[in-house]
Amino acid sequence: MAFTIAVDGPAASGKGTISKALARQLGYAHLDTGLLYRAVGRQVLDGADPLAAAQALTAEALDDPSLRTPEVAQAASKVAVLGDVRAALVDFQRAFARRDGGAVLDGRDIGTVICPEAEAKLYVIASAEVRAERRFKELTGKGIETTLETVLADVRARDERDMGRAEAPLKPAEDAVHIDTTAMDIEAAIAAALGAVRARQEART
Ligand SMILES: Nc1ncnc2c1ncn2[C@@H]1O[C@H](COP(=O)(O)OP(=O)(O)OP(=O)(O)O)[C@@H](O)[C@H]1O
Ligand SMILES: Nc1ccn([C@@H]2O[C@H](COP(=O)(O)O)[C@@H](O)[C@H]2O)c(=O)n1
Repeated sequence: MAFTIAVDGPAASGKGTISKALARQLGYAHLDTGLLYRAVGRQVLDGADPLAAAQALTAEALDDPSLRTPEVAQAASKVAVLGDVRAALVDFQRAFARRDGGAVLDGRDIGTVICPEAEAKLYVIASAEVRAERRFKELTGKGIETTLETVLADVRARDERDMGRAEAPLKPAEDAVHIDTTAMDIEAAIAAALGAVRARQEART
């Protein structure tokens, strides 16, 4: 039986960390939908046409570790404003969401556009400053040279683009459970998410 968990939220809010943990604990499959936009953005940086790149995307392209850089994140949020690119990526996400055995998808429009019928929806937020600190620590830990100011500016630019675009803007679904991780450690954030999902599962039995 399909059970879909939609996890949305702004950059570096912790939704990927939460989604991976939910998938592991529940035995569900996980899709980081940001990787789809990053893979298209990566190809556009290399000179490709955005729509052609989206239409030709394969699951294997999502494993590329170079998708995790700040430059690719910015390129992803720029191609993500294009309605035809978004439309080309819908079927892949919906097929993943309805697979047997359960699925967790994280992104920006999962609960609102991709899976409005998802059985559980979470909206994960944290202050821009805390998100930037976490991402700064992550990037410098990987040996990527940057400054906290640069990362904060990147987070704010992506927030503005993701929330302000006409197509599928980032916003909470009306029935999403909000989780503010600003003052939560990872374990507390995962526990809050798991509690919310369990409540939805119990409500269905
Ligand atoms: N509650 C938390 N406390 C401290 N650090 C956290 C917390 N949640 C996540 N992190 C760390 O913050 C960073 C960003 O988290 P994560 O990748 O899960 O965010 P995201 O919302 O999926 O980001 P993006 O949209 O950019 O992919 C990671 O390094 C992660 O380990
Ligand atoms: N469902 C989604 C997922 C992502 N995006 C865009 O891609 C950018 C990168 O996503 P990350 O989750 O890896 O940070 C993001 O800034 C969005 O512009 C999207 O539009 N919809």
